[in-house]
This record gives sequence, structure tokens and C-alpha cells, in this order.
Amino acid sequence: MVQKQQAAAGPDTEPKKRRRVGFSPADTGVEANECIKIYLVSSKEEVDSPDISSVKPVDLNDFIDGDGKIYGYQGLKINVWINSISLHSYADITYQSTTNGDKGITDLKSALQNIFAETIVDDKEEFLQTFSTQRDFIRNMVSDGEVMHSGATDGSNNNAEMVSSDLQVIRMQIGSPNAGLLYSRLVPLVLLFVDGSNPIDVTDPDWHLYLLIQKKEDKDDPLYQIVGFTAIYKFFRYPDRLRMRLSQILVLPSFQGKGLGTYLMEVVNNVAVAENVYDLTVEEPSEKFQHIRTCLDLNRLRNFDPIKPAIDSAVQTLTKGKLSKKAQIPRFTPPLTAIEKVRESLKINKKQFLNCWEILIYLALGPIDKYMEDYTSVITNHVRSDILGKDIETPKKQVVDVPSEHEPEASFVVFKSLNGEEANTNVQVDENKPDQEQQLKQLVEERIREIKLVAEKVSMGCPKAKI
Ligand SMILES: CC(=O)SCCNC(=O)CCNC(=O)[C@H](O)C(C)(C)COP(=O)(O)OP(=O)(O)OC[C@H]1O[C@@H](n2cnc3c(N)ncnc32)[C@H](O)[C@@H]1OP(=O)(O)O
Repeated sequence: MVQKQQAAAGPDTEPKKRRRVGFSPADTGVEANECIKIYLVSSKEEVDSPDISSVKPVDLNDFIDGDGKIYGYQGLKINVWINSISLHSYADITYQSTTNGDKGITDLKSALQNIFAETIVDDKEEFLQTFSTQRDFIRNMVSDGEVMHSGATDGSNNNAEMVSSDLQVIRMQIGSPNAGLLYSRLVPLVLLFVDGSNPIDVTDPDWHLYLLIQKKEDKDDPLYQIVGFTAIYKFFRYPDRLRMRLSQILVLPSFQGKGLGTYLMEVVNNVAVAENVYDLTVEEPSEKFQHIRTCLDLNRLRNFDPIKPAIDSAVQTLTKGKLSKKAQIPRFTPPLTAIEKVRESLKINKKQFLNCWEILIYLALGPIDKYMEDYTSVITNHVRSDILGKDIETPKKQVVDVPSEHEPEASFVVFKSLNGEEANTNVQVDENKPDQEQQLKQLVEERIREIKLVAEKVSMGCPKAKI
């Protein structure tokens, strides 16, 4: 897999003689992100094809021990080809020369194994053969799985209905035959494309994989390909319920932005409802995924009649008078009964419902421009209590230690506590912007932007998958 290239040397480029010195030359190295390119391919003809574009992983520097740089090579280029059918990979490594400088020569094989582990194949010919020898890998692996949804078969009025008929969501318990092996081949994709993720524990049978599979008609035999997947943990809640926690979700880069992440999430939501779990939560959702999840949940909540009176009542209070002029702004949180009904029927947990609640109110206000000032006061109140843990009533001064490079012992800020109680000391204080009100204003502006964006998406209608 390693090829040394001769540096192009003509009469004009003949190397000049250099004086030998008694110490190793300084080597500045090259960042992994700069010299490694990743390609996802589904046929051997695509390998080395100029028509195939590389895909962008999260941060390759993270996988290189030390400072994320590779040392000792001149003109280093690493093209990694991943067979998206068998999930094997091959690294084509070329460089002009090596120099054993002050940082030594990075062991490329072990660096690549940090990501690709046993999926990496050393010999190119052997890799090219995996497209035919391992053609049915996915098909064999999922043969024992449970089909949770097939595209275009569901009569319900949701996104899942629109998904092309060659797609299926198949569930496998991690302890079942094949699921562990299949996941171990997916790990490099998780590491490359899901920011901050760690592989799940394949020995823990409470994990389930929901695999988004595309079944392409191909001559006599259909070809199965993984388009995306999610790993979900099902765990006990005292005294007699189960909860679901979505921990990793990935749609392969070339399939992103086509509504498939939405579709997969929708199928998982339907499973949570059908199996009547206590709730469905998400572990550290990325911004993009949270956006998709909120759009989906808002569509469900807008069709959920039991909360309509609570929304109407909140809207009525908000439209009655100038809230922003009042000394104390009402909380504008949903009643406990609504929180409970939403969790029990839709499996949306309290935190996510509160997040959606603000947008539900925004959507129900009309004309929005007339009430924007009051609405902003409500959001300000929410943001403030999120940061400090409580609502503002009587401001009282508080002193909080903050980290500082200058005089660590003597660094603190004074701010007004929201209700006289001890404030949340996890509050993030930016030393460059000591004005807390200014910081709060910024957070409120960001939140309002977010609300507007989601509200706009939801008003335009649920995105439909096209593949
Ligand atoms: C718990 C965690 O794991 S958090 C980490 C989440 N995973 C990752 O970040 C890994 C990398 N990213 C991904 O795998 C994917 O992008 C996911 C899972 C986040 C989302 O899946 P996707 O299939 O790309 O999402 P989907 O297509 O449903 O929606 C994304 C966008 O495409 C838009 N979209 C949906 N359908 C269509 C369509 N038919 N045509 C064009 N655009 C569409 C959506 O409106 C959305 O746009 P927006 O962001 O402007 O609102």
C-alpha cells in the first residue's frame, strides 16, 4: 500500500550539494487533515476514478498520536478508499522521500489502524476483489434482522410514506448473530463522520442497531447497501418501564440532505410509540441533528390535540398586554399535565418538549411582528433561567470565582443573582465580555434566530425524502 515516488528531477532541478550538519533537521510535519483524503465507493471501477469526489471526515488529526501531524515524509499523499458494500478499506500511500528528522518517521500503518482497525486491506488487488467476493456481506448480515419499515408501504401521512420502495429499516439486537461483526465494520465510519463519538459496547445486549438499507435490483440478485444507521440503547426504568436513548446516528455522506436522517428518526419515533417505552432521548445531539429532531417533533406536537388548550391559553396571556413592561414576566412553560401527556403519547421527554414549546407559541402568535417584543421577553426569561437555574425576581449581588491566566487566586466576577438563591456555578462567564446583560442578549438573539429558522421550516411543511 506504500509507494515511494521519485521526485521529478530535470537538469534545472538538480539538487545542489548541501553542507552536512551534525544534528537532525527540524521537521514541521504535515497535518493528517491535509494529506489524507477519504473516498466512499461502491464498485471497483470507482477506485481511482477522477469522477469520484472525496468526502469530508470530522477531524483526522485526532487519530494521529501527539499533535495530529505526520512527520518524516516529503510530498505525502494518502488516499483511503472505503468499499461501502463490504466496509473494507484500502490506503494508497505515496511520498517522494523520507527523512528521519528530529521527530522521527510516523508509523503510517499504525496511525491508519487507529481508524480502520481490521477493515483495512494491505493489498490493492485483494481490496478490489472485495467488491465481488463480499458483494453479499450486508445482505447476509441483516438476513436475521427485523424489518421495522419498508419504503412506500406505510399508509400513514408522514415522511416515511414518501421514501422510495428500495429502502428498509432493519433492526438488529447487538447480541444477535452477525450484528457485532457488522457494527465492528461500521466503527471506522462512526469515528470518521460522527463528531466526538465512541464505539458502542458490542458485548452489551441492550444495544440495538437500526440499519437503513438500500436494496438495488442488480441483474438476478439484489445488491444490499448500508445508507445509514443509528445505535439505540434500551434500558430499564423503575419500576416496570423501558427507555430508549439514541446514541449515534449516521447517514453516509453521499446520501445526506435527502431526508433520510429524518426518515430514520421517524421510524425510531414510531417504534418508541408502538413499544410504549417511557420516553426516547438523544445523547448529545449535534446542532444539525437537533434541528431535524425538533422539526419532526413540532409536526407531531402540532397534530396532538390534548395540548392545544394549553397553547391557546399561553398565547392568550401573551397577547393580552405589554409583558415587556411588567415587573415580573410569567414563566410560559406548559402545564405538568401537558408535559406528562406528551411524554406518554409521543415519547418526547420534558427537556425536548420545553424546547419545542417556545416554537409552538411562536407559530401560534399572529401577527408575530405585533408581539415580537413580548415574545422576546419570554425567551429572555427562559434563557436567563436556563443559565442561572432560576427566574429573576429580586436581583441580588453574587460573587463567583472564574478561571484566569493572570491572577488565578484573585479572579472573580460579581453578578446579580436571579432570585436571591445561590446561582448555578456552572455558568459560563466570558472574561472578555464582563457585561452579563450583553452576553444574555446575544444568547437570546441566537435562540430567536434558531426559533425562526425551525418555525419557517415547519410552516413550509415536513421535508420529504427523495432518493
Ligand atoms: C446523537 C448523535 O449521533 S449527534 C450526531 C449526528 N450525526 C452526524 O452529525 C453525522 C454526520 N451527519 C449525518 O449523518 C446526517 O447529516 C444527519 C444524521 C445528521 C442528518 O441526516 P440527513 O439525511 O442528512 O438529514 P435530512 O436530509 O433528513 O435533513 C437534513 C437537511 O436536509 C433537508 N432535506 C430534507 N429532505 C430533503 C430533500 N428531499 N431534498 C433536499 N433537502 C432535504 C432538511 O430540511 C434538512 O435541511 P436543514 O438542515 O436546512 O433543515
